[in-house]
Amino acid sequence: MTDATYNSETTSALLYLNGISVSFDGFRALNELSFVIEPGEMRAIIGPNGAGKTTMMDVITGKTRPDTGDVFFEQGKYDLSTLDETEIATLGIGRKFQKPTVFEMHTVEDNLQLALKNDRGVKATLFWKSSPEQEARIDEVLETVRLKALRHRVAGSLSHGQKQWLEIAMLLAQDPKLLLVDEPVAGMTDVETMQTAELLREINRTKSVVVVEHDMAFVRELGVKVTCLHEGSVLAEGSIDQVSANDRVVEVYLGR
Ligand SMILES: Nc1ncnc2c1ncn2[C@@H]1O[C@H](COP(=O)(O)OP(=O)(O)OP(=O)(O)O)[C@@H](O)[C@H]1O
Repeated sequence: MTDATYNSETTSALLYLNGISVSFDGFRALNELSFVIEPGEMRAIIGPNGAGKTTMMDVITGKTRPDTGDVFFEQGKYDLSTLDETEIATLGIGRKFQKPTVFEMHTVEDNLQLALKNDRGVKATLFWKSSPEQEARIDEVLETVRLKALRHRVAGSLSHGQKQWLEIAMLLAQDPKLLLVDEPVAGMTDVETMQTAELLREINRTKSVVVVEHDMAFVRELGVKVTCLHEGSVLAEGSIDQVSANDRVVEVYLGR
């Protein structure tokens, strides 16, 4: 069933998934999934392995086309389910995959310059005429991810956590409206994990963020609304305390 409260004409949501289903060889990875991300929001998505979290990100970014349902972006202005990956990236949706994919042989600064060159937006094309502006942008994102002192270091020599932050910086350089982040703290130390929560909270001052993560200490530190997926649908939604106290969430996920 689709959610009748919202439609493409009236929604004020930044992102509105409406009755999304995706099947692989008859197996339903997403099952009439509906949820809403408000402008400026940061949302944490949790759920057991196979709940459909990655498939949901794939649908939002155009990697997987849903069998049914709509994905409205920016107050219903666009239906992402009709667009391809490049068009969706151009609208301002940036995705960070779980494993860092920085260019190891290049410096931190060169990685950011490459990210700027990859920016397919119109703004970027104009922006490329102005080198001081480009430098200022690199300074700004390095400041945000606290890698300014490592600007001339080769990316391959960074710690795992620093590589993750560099990759987040590469996305920020492209100035997305919505950032999708997949398991950012997997493999990080506890200190790096808490620093990443702080970093995402800072990024969320100006951008909307959807973060998929299994680390509950990290999710608690984010302090945002949590959605728990299970079998391709929303099982529970609310504060971390509300979701953690939900009997079904404990049964299928937290209690395991
Ligand atoms: N391309 C595919 N072909 C067949 N089945 C798939 C495909 N992609 C995902 N699935 C199946 O769909 C289900 C949902 O997978 P998905 O990766 O979205 O879950 P997830 O919540 O991201 O899990 P995890 O926490 O392990 O990353 C799983 O059972 C998975 O095996």
